[in-house]
Amino acid sequence: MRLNNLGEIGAIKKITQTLDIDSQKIIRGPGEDDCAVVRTNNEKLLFASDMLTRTRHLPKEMPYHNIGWTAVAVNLSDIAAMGGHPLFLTSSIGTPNITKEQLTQLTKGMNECSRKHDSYIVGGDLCQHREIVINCSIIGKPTKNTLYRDGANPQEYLAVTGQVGTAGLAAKTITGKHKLPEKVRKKAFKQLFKPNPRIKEGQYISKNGGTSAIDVSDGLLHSTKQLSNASKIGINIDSSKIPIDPEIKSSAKKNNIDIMELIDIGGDYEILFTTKKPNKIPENASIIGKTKEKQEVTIDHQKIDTTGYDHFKPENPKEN
Ligand SMILES: Nc1ncnc2c1ncn2[C@@H]1O[C@H](COP(=O)(O)OP(=O)(O)OP(=O)(O)O)[C@@H](O)[C@H]1O
Ligand SMILES: Cc1ncc(C[n+]2csc(CCOP(=O)(O)O)c2C)c(N)n1
Ligand SMILES: [Mg+2]
Repeated sequence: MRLNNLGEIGAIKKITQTLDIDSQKIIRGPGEDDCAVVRTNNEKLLFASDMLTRTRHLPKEMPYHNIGWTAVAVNLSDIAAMGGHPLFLTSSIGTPNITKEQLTQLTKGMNECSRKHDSYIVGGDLCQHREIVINCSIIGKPTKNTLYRDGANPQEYLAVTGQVGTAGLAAKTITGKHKLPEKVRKKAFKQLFKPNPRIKEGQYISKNGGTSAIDVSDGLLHSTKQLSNASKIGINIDSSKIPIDPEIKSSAKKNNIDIMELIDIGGDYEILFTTKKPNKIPENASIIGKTKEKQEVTIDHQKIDTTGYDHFKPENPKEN
């Protein structure tokens, strides 16, 4: 059997089954959450890594500064989803023969994003590769109430920061086959090419009644399912509460893109979380649903089917 039959989740399961775990040292291990949580002496640390490749994440139109920014932002987002404080990153770059200026722009983008969130790049690796690949790793400090995927209980509220579907519209229309007004196109691509990790929001949620969280990089519905599965509870989403930019929504409709598909494309680095305190959520967040006992994900009480973004789906692009 090959990876496109196993699927991404099946492949991760295969990896994690093969790895050893020491429960004294590893509080959350591979496959369990956005970050690993490890214990060193008396201190806990968050530890994660996330990789971007030219074929999957970095279209030719994306300036090198944005490539660097995004490589760091997607890692910061995993710290944000646990409610933590980012500390240090490494960046490993595989690259073809780019120019000195392109390398400088890439590095400036990485530096700018990490400094904006009070973290530093402290090392990495460089090698020749036929297409650009960047993998950053990050360590961070958890807050007292670390936000895990499995912390949700019935009778809590589901909320999401910012808006969803904006980056998804850009990812969906990148082929240029769809028609978008220039203003909408700019907005969508800004979101896809310069994601904003929700570090401050994650910390706020962890201190104000948050019970579980995940970032929605692989799609809102898919991420809701992951929270539901990890916490063994059900979730109902009220579709009228999902925060989608009205211009993004109307452009999607005009291009016959289903709104439920739009919010499940992924690429929006927002935090989806459950909370006991619906009146103490970040300013930019919206309550979009409620948790319940029966383990299922519904929208307006109708069961949904979602796979989110799967790297090994045969229809996804291969290296070019
Ligand atoms: N090669 C691997 N070795 C060990 N663990 C892995 C590997 N790939 C993924 N995992 C683990 O599987 C889980 C899910 O990985 P995934 O890359 O989908 O992370 P994510 O946070 O869900 O998504 P994203 O990459 O969009 O941030 C994480 O706990 C991750 O550490
Ligand atoms: C330019 C461009 N085209 C398409 C996409 C779509 N896409 C690729 S991977 C991914 C999920 C998150 O990635 P991962 O699971 O690797 O962290 C998404 C939504 C994109 N983000 N950018
Ligand atoms: Mg993640």
